Amino acid sequence: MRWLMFTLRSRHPWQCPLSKLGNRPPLPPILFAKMAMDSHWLSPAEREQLLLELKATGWVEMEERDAIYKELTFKTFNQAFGFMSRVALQAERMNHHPEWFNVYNKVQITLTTHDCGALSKRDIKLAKFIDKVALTI
Ligand SMILES: C[C@H](O)[C@H](O)[C@H]1CNC2=NC(N)=NC(=O)C2=N1
Repeated sequence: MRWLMFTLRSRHPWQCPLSKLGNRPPLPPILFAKMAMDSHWLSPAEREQLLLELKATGWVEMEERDAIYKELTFKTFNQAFGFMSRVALQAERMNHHPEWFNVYNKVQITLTTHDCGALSKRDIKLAKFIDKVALTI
């Protein structure tokens, strides 16, 4: 079982976005192709467009890691916790979980894909869901 888990996990780095490659040497074409085939991979053009949309709703790109961050303020703790409950259920359905912090009526959320230490389509999808739920509270 151990070897199987290793085999499964070891595929993750090649399924991650290329957005963080920065100045690193170019990937061999076969690895680039493998990453681009993954349905969660964000191409640089997609990333730019999607981040533009999310920034318009208050998300910011973090400087210290490849992640997006948003702070939400509700009127009451009940509203904040109700919002978190709805997001938690969706996160569990997606098997994609936020890093978050709540005090009273404030919720701070960081989204990134831990499996590859970078932003992926899963983060964008969850961010859009979060925005949708926040509008209903
Ligand atoms: C094993 C399990 O699929 C992973 O740990 C999931 C769970 N939730 C997750 N959440 C987030 N944000 N990133 C991940 O890479 C991730 N991976």
